[in-house]
Amino acid sequence: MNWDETGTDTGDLTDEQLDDRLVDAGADGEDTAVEAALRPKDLHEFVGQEKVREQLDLVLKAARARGATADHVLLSGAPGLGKTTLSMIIAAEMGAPIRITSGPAIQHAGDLAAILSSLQEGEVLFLDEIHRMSRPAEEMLYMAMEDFRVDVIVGKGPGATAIPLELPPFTLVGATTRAGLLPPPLRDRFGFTGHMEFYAPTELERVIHRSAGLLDVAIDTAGAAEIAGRSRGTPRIANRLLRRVRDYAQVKAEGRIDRDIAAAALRVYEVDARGLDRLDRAVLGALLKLFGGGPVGISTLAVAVGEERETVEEVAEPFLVREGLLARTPRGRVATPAAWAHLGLVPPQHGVKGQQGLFGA
Ligand SMILES: Nc1ncnc2c1ncn2[C@@H]1O[C@H](COP(=O)(O)OP(=O)(O)OP(=O)(O)O)[C@@H](O)[C@H]1O
Repeated sequence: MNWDETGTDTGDLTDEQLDDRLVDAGADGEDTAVEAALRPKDLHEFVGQEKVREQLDLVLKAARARGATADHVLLSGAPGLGKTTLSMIIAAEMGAPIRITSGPAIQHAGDLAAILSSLQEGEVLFLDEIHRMSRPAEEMLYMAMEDFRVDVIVGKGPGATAIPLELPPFTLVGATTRAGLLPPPLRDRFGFTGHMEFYAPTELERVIHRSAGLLDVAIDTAGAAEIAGRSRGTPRIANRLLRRVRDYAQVKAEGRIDRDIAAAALRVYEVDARGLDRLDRAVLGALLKLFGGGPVGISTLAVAVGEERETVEEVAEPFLVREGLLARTPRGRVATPAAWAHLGLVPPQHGVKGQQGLFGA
């Protein structure tokens, strides 16, 4: 398949291929091990997110000066932007231990009570995907956050009794990809909320240089810029692409990474100059070639690329929209002029029927 030209592969992608997506911002098994080694250890090493860093620095310094436990912190933002890393930095800066768990792991209020009651004074509790916690656990958390107390219910029905349990002061760091889904009473109990933005390419270059140093990989400025441009604004993806380019460089270029090596390696892995992978390009290609740029319904588009509607809607579409390559309109999905340019195709001369007025043409 010559996908680097204008061709589009609309063949089915298997579940394994989707799980293996190099440009997926979620963590995989390999990430977990390597990420531990690549995590910045303090706020100075943490690249970008200037506002969040500055504000958090003040919160932590003030708490330290008062000799108090830091206020609860909510971090929101897409996967792979550094929420877990920041929570570890918060613990390190406060000289406190950290306990890591996630919303889906806490299904019953009892699960949460067990964790809370075993916390040490000042400990940081990192609760990833806090929006996915069960309702009873969430309600228990309200009281724990505000009064450092929980009521443990013993027994059932009319004989049930609430036994109050004092907790040591702790700092909850909640992380969510969807701050809007948090009930206001929970959101209001955080003393500080930091919203993590996607990273600029120059910031990702710094992440890549830093990681290359830790991995002992030789990379020049242009090589780092080439990888950064394909990393979808996400440090986790930048680090993953760096590791794959390192493999290629080891086999083909005595381990040195420059622009040409980075570009050649990422061509092999089918990550294009804007960070689109095979699935993204299949969706975009079908939209342009089979449906003249749209509008077309998402289900039809999914059938055309041999994928589930959810896969197209949740895996490929958000990035295409963010990149300004695809637009959602009431009449269906529509390709933007940038999409035609990206795949090297020419839009139909007089615009596409049904698209008039959408892009001012
Ligand atoms: N600002 C940063 N500077 C340097 N490296 C970073 C930065 N942010 C994230 N990273 C690196 O990116 C990887 C992913 O970060 P992290 O696990 O903190 O993301 P996350 O937002 O918690 O993701 P998820 O929501 O999927 O758990 C880690 O290897 C981390 O070292």
